Amino acid sequence: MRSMSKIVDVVAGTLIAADGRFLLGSRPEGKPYAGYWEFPGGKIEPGETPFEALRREFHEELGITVEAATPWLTKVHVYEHATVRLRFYRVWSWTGEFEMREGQDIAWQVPGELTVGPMLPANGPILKALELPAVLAITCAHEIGEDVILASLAEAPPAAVLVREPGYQMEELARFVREVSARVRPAGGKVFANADPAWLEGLPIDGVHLSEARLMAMDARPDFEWVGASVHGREAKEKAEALGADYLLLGHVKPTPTHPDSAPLGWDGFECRLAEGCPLPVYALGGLSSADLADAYAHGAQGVALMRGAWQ
Ligand SMILES: Nc1nc2c([nH]c(=O)n2[C@@H]2O[C@H](COP(=O)(O)OP(=O)(O)OP(=O)(O)O)[C@@H](O)[C@H]2O)c(=O)[nH]1
Ligand SMILES: [Mg+2]
Repeated sequence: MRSMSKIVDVVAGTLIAADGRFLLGSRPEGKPYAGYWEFPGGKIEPGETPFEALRREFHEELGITVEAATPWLTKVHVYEHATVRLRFYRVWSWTGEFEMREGQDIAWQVPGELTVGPMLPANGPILKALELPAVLAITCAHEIGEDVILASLAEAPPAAVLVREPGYQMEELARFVREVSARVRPAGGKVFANADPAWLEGLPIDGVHLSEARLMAMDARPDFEWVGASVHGREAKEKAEALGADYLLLGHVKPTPTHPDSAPLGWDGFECRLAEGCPLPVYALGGLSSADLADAYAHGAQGVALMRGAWQ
């Protein structure tokens, strides 16, 4: 019998099409969970890097050649048949014609609007992460004024906005959240707010964002569709995972006026903090602009969280 302490290393890839749809495949007859839907991929063979395994698996299963892919989420899951460490990649470009070489079905899917199922049990957080955009815009009305932010939101509403106004009292925050929501949500964007969850009840938002201090003091997941958290180190990262958070902010990557007295992580430091991988999508934060997106992807981030950089 296979020892349960042995971990099977697996790589799986999400092909991201230009229109934002992603690819799922059905598991062929004869494998565990036949008929379930999954991201194409498979076991990493001895001597292979995860990226090499990804390229081989995509070629073996679908006949295509992966050209550009970046590491994304890592998740350990205990199945009856094995304990697997799943390394998910996002695949941005590929060549060749699709051939279903294992007799499987494939389906291009819109994030948040799945039409096939059931999914492999380990894949829930990955599907939710696919609904998050590359850029998270963070408000700083206390620095640049509400007018600048509201005008920018009206002109080009971002796909996700985090309201963060540390000096605001409850009433003021509620009013500003409503103003932000009125500009962002009709365009299909998400609104999160960084505050005591009790302050946010009944407001037109999609989620709550927890500061690290609030996260550490929390003993149950707040009742919002989305829960995000700021983390700096491993302890907070683990707490957020245990709480069932949906995304993290990790920084600061570059120098920023928000933290003038502490050294930035740099991209290597950012990646290091995710060293054993993270099952949640992580936005890189601190002194960044949208020009940093490629670096963020290359270092395993979901994308970039921009404060001042979002409103320039
Ligand atoms: N490919 C893939 N495997 C996944 C996903 N999610 C997930 O839990 N797994 C698990 O990862 C393990 C390895 O996947 P696999 O069966 O595709 O392996 P493989 O292509 O090398 O097939 P083989 O066993 O015929 O050589 C399975 O236990 C599977 O249940 C996913 O999204 N994609
Ligand atoms: Mg496979």
